[in-house]
Parts: sequence; C-alpha cells; structure tokens
Amino acid sequence: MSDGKEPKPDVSKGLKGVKAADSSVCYISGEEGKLLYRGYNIDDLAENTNFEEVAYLLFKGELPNKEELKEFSELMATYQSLPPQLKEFVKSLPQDVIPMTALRSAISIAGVYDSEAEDESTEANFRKAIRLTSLMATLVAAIRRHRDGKEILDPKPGLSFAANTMYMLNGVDPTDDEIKAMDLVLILHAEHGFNASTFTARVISATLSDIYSAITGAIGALKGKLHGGANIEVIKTLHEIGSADKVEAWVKEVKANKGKFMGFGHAVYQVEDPRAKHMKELSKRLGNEKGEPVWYDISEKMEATIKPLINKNCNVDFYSASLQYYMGIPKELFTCIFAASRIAGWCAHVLEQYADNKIIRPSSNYTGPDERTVKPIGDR
Ligand SMILES: CC(=O)SCCNC(=O)CCNC(=O)[C@H](O)C(C)(C)COP(=O)(O)OP(=O)(O)OC[C@H]1O[C@@H](n2cnc3c(N)ncnc32)[C@H](O)[C@@H]1OP(=O)(O)O
Ligand SMILES: O=C([O-])CC(=O)C(=O)O
Repeated sequence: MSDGKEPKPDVSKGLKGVKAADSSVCYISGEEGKLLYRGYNIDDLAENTNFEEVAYLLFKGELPNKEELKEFSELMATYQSLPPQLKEFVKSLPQDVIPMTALRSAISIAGVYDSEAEDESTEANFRKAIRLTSLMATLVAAIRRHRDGKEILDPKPGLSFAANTMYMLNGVDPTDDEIKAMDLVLILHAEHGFNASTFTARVISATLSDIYSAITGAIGALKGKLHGGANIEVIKTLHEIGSADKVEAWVKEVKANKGKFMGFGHAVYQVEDPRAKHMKELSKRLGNEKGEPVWYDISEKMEATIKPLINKNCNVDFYSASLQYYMGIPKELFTCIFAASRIAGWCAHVLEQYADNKIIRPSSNYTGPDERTVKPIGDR
C-alpha cells in the first residue's frame, strides 16, 4: 500500500514492449519494418504462396510440399461447409446485426456442435485449428448473404480457399484478379505476433480453456476500432471526406480537435508497416480498373498529409479499407474479412500456448484507498 511518498513500482501501461513469452510463429522488427512468418518474409509469401500454404506454414512451422498441400487443401475444403445448426443460427440473427457481433456469437455456437470441442489432445486441437480456419470465411460469407436477404451458399468443390471465399460472398465465380486480391488480403492479415486479439486468445487458452472460447474472445478484441475495427473507420472517413481536394481541411479540423487518425500509428512499427505497400499498390490498380479511383486518391492524399503532421505511418488497416471496397466487400464486413485471415495466426498461437503453457497473470500497481472498515449503513 502506498502513502504517496514511496516510489511507484514500474508499470508498463498496456504491457507495451513487455515480452510475455517465447514464440516461434512470427518475427516483427518495428525499427526495420520487417515481418516474417516462421522465417519467411511476407513480401516473399505474398508473391509466391496462397492462403492454404500460409495457414499450413503457421500451424506446422514449414511450407508444405505438393502432396502435403493437396492433402491440407482437401482437408480445409471438407471443413469449409457449415454444419446445418450453424447455418440455421446465422439465419436466426436479426438482419441488421453487426457482422463482427454475429461472427463472435457464431464461433461460440460452432463450439457447441463440435464433438471434439472439449478434447484436449494435441491431435484434436490441431484438427480444430484447421476446422476453425476453414469455417471462418464461410461464416463471414453467410453473415453477408443473410444481411442482404440472400440465400447462404455452400462452398463449391474444386475452388481454392480464396476463390471459394469470393464465390460464397458474392454468389458469382470470381475472376483470377479477384482471387489474387483475396489471397493477398488473407496472407497479409494472417499473423502479427502478440497483438491484442492474439494475446486475448493466448490468455484464454493459458487457463486451459478450449480453443472456441479463445477464438470467441479474440474476435471480440479484433472488433475494437483501435485494432481490426479501424478498417471500417477508415472507409467511413474516406466517404465522409468525399474528394482528394477536401483532405487538407478535414485533417486540419481533426488535428485542431485533437482527434485520432484511424489507420495511422502502430504499437510496434516506427517505420512503414511492411504490409501497407502491397495493399496500396493493389488498391491503386483496382481503383483504376473499376473507374473509381477517388477512394484511392483520397487515401494517398491523406497519407501524404497526415504522416508528416503526426509523424506516424499508415498501418495495415489503412489501404486495406479502399482495397476491400474495390473488391466489392461491404464496409461493415471489412473487420470480418480480417478475422477470416487472422484466425490462422490465432490458432497457431493457441497451439503454441498449449504446447508450453503458463497461466498469464500480470499484476497491477494498487492506487485505491488504504484499508478501512465498513460503517453501519445509517452512518455512511
Ligand atoms: C491491425 C491493427 O490493430 S493496426 C492499428 C489499428 N488502429 C488504428 O489505426 C487506430 C489509430 N491508431 C492508434 O490509436 C494508435 O496508433 C495505436 C492504438 C495503433 C497504437 O497505440 P500506441 O501503441 O499507444 O501508439 P503510440 O505509443 O505511438 O501512441 C502515442 C500517442 O501518439 C498519438 N497517436 C498515435 N496514433 C495516433 C493517430 N492515429 N492519430 C493521432 N494521434 C495518434 C497519440 O497521442 C497517442 O497517445 P494516446 O493513445 O494516449 O492518444
Ligand atoms: O500488432 C498489432 O498491434 C496490431 C495487429 O494485429 C497488426 O498490425 O496486424
């Protein structure tokens, strides 16, 4: 207890910079702007792999060979179909449900109908990780279709994971460019160390609770606008500004009101987020191809204006907003698409946590009153 004179114990607010465990899933250099999944640079992965390969890499630690990939992709395809109870659950939701709220609830319900949900064996947890990773995109698509009053679609046999995700979202066979764009979004969002949602998943699994509980919690953390929810705030901003020539006035006003620029700043990167350039490039291309470059143009102008003003770079959520818009994804779904990718990272971390567990229980610096006694109710 403190009398106000003792030196305060060190508190690392938000645990910033604190190393809470060893992890071999990803390496991030905030100074260099470098991101490696299991030792592979994301620039290399973005160019040369698809999401199934990246999910395999995150779970197993190595990239698959041809046969391993075939087997893993077939397994993912099997798990991609929604159990009938889950489809009925999505249909029972109010049509105007917030998609991340629907997704969080649906994953919790998915645990109810998984006969292995409480099986703590490594093999069962591994199967559940693949099942959850396969299921998440189908659920996101189902939530979109339900909100639009359209029939929920089953995955189409023979399509890749990214292709099926686009197909189930939109109800039409995607073009090669659309498949590439979805793969890029899925690969780049898949993993990012001890971020808030992954840490949430690890905290929950470290109590030896089940993987469905951990992922339900992670979705709740990702939903927040300081984390994955920022991409929805960014698109709202782009639409509010409306044209590139209005950016400077808008930025001035936000700065004068001490507001936050969503999609800028990062807890780890002091230099450019290495994922941003990929999203930016593709957003520019798709914006031109769709004959609607305005949202890219506003984004580019915002980056040029905000970066020198607050000395913060844009993060992964910034150009992913205009990119997802150009991919035809409704803005309310942007964070769900992030979740459909990050599920691979979450699961890799949950498996890692179970494999070398220690309950996560930091302490706090007490700032409340000194010990006191309860007065009779009439004297309070
Ligand atoms: C996938 C992801 O989660 S990426 C992040 C997505 N979130 C956003 O884009 C929201 C906007 N950004 C932010 O709120 C922050 O930069 C965060 C949450 C990402 C990181 O927060 P921190 O680790 O505290 O960053 P940092 O130490 O650099 O921030 C210090 C101060 O810089 C300023 N700052 C940081 N980012 C911004 C911003 N985007 N706009 C204005 N000022 C900012 C603030 O004064 C901040 O203090 P505060 O949080 O008390 O207001
Ligand atoms: O790492 C973080 O703090 C945020 C995050 O999830 C990411 O940038 O992908």
